[in-house]
Amino acid sequence: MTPAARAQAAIELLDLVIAAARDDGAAADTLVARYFRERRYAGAKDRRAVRDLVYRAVRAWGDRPDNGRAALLAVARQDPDLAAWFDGSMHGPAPIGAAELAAVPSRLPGWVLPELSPLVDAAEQEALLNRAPLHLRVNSLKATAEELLRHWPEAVPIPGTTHGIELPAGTDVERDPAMAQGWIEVQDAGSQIIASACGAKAGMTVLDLCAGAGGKTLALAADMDGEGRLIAADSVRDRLARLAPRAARAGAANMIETLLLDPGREEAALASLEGRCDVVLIDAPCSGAGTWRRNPEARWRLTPERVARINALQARLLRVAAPLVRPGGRLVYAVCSLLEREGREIIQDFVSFDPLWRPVPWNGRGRPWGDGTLLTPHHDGTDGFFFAVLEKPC
Ligand SMILES: C[S@@+](CC[C@H](N)C(=O)[O-])C[C@H]1O[C@@H](n2cnc3c(N)ncnc32)[C@H](O)[C@@H]1O
Repeated sequence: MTPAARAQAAIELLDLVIAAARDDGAAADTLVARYFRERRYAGAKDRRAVRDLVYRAVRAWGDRPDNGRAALLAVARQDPDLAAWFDGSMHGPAPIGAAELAAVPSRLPGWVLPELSPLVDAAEQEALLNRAPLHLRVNSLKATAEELLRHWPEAVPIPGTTHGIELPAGTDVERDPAMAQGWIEVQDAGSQIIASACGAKAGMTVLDLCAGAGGKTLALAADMDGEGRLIAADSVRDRLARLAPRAARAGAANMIETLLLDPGREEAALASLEGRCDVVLIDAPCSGAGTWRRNPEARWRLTPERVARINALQARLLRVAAPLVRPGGRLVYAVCSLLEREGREIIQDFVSFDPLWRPVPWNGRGRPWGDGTLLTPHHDGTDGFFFAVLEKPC
């Protein structure tokens, strides 16, 4: 493909990505794969170059652009080589019109900006869209960080984590024997820090209320040395199903029970745990705004209405979880979001409704924020998270 044809392909793909984001259709990665399946003439270099253009455009636009051409032109504004490929050649895009370069998009959606924590300054906003590093958690049930640092001499320990190591981006860990042996999990340092903040220990009863495919469940299992009762609950069967093979690989299958919840009827399924849990973790469903560096296209799918719906669910899950904690036990609330209403404000409301809950100070990575802690990409090198650790009165 000529460079101009690559630019045209990127425009066509961006049109598809924009339509899918608007209509809740397939993810950008799926669309890219499908596009090239139907265009076998494109070689590996072409595919890489087009994909790169598509994602540069996605990262440039906080709000969903009108069309693929406008999306790519925002990249061309700062890249004279790309601008030159708008040459009107047979397979290339039409030349750029005088007025077309006027739009300078914001990298974050306009409506999100006033919702962000004030700690999210310009440097944080920039970092929220930069490429994410590759973080691993060493599974202490099977291996030590020292062993993995020997296995990958290019790896470095992640400050502020107990078992985190960072590898150069692009390292193929999925096919490395360390993965098959269950020595490691791919997990952002922020998630590792939140699991540590739960303070789970051997012999405890711990509920991971929104366990998904078990990223944090497995970290909790390791902190519990594989001993105790660990319940992984979620309302989506497919997500919970993905936990079983991971738990087996990690050597934690014996201690993990899974519990499928019926949304709106969680209390009944959890009644037997009332007042019994040493720790309840609510890794709540959220906007995901803290993970946009991994999934920038999600900005184009999020709406204020969607955040309002999720926000109501977050408040309800706090009410479901609170009675399950034993006196003196911990309730840990976390979101991968830097929106005030999903983090600081929701915990402020919860604690003001029931002021006996005592916020437990966190001395690790992150910045104190309200009754919790904010982890951010620029300050902490993590995805964006808010978490709060609350102790139930005895
Ligand atoms: C942020 S994700 C959890 C990620 C997971 N803890 C991890 O570390 O990989 C939030 C999860 O909440 C689940 N969820 C949504 N509504 C729920 C409900 N009513 N009860 C329990 N889980 C729910 C979603 O299915 C999703 O898996």
